Amino acid sequence: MSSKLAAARYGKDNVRVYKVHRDEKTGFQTVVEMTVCCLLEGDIDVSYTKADNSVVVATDSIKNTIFILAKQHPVTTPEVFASIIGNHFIQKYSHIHVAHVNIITHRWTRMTIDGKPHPHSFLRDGAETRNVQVDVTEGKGIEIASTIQGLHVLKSTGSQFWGFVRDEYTTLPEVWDRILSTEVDATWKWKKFSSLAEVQADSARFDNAWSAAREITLSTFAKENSPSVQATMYKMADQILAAVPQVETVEYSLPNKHYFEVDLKWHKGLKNTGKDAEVFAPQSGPNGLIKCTVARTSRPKL
Ligand SMILES: O=c1[nH]c(=O)c2[nH]c(=O)[nH]c2[nH]1
Repeated sequence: MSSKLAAARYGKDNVRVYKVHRDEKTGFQTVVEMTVCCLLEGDIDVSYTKADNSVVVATDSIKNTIFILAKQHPVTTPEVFASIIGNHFIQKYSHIHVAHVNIITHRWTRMTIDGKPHPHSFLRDGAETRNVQVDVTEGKGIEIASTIQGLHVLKSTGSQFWGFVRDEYTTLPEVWDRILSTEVDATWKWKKFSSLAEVQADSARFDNAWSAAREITLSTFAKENSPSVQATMYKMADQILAAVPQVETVEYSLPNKHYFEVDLKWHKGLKNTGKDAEVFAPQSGPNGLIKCTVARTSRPKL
């Protein structure tokens, strides 16, 4: 045979987990709903190449383990819980050397009823999720990337786009006032952690970073008179790096969701373009897609 197994990982995806925390004193309940993916790597080649299942921890057992760990440990922050899951597999099975854990946390925001926070009712206020990708490698530490995904935003003015390349391929007019809309996908990668204990030592830093990243994203989007998606996303990433010292890189991936003017002058001379534009046609596609990764400049050597 002239082939070999070049890479392999396996596990359970779409493990849906819900956990409730009941505060007996206040009667308030808090809920977390997440979708977990856990993939393992290690000395598992023979399961592919020799049909030898003796090295296989069944994906069904991986799913069971996720539920058991969710019962035994806090599931917040997702960064810590994913590290607990990943660490479990490399500790428990000597032939498993890497665990890749992804957690998508869905929004269940407490309802306000009669002006007061309700003790046990929640609503899904948007498609936004808080995600983590945690890679635990035996003897090499824990890599964590935290993400805000699916945060839909729009501003009806305060955005421009001009000065771009004009040539025989160009039809887009320059604009000094346009609609800007996107679906935020922002990821910040943490400096590598040496152990689970180091990740657990300060769980709050993950919540603080998420709040800072979300606040910086929204306030920059709202306040800036944006010259382009590119310049705006760079500004956001730069501020997150300044706000969270333990973060090494920040990545944004932003679709530019276009809203086209509709010329209605053919109908009784209706004015609906330029400064008279009020009715627009939102486009499903094609859309711009703008990405960047922003890192720290290395410190000057003394
Ligand atoms: O912010 C923008 N960046 C682009 O690169 C681009 N290209 C385009 O057609 N519109 C826009 N808007």
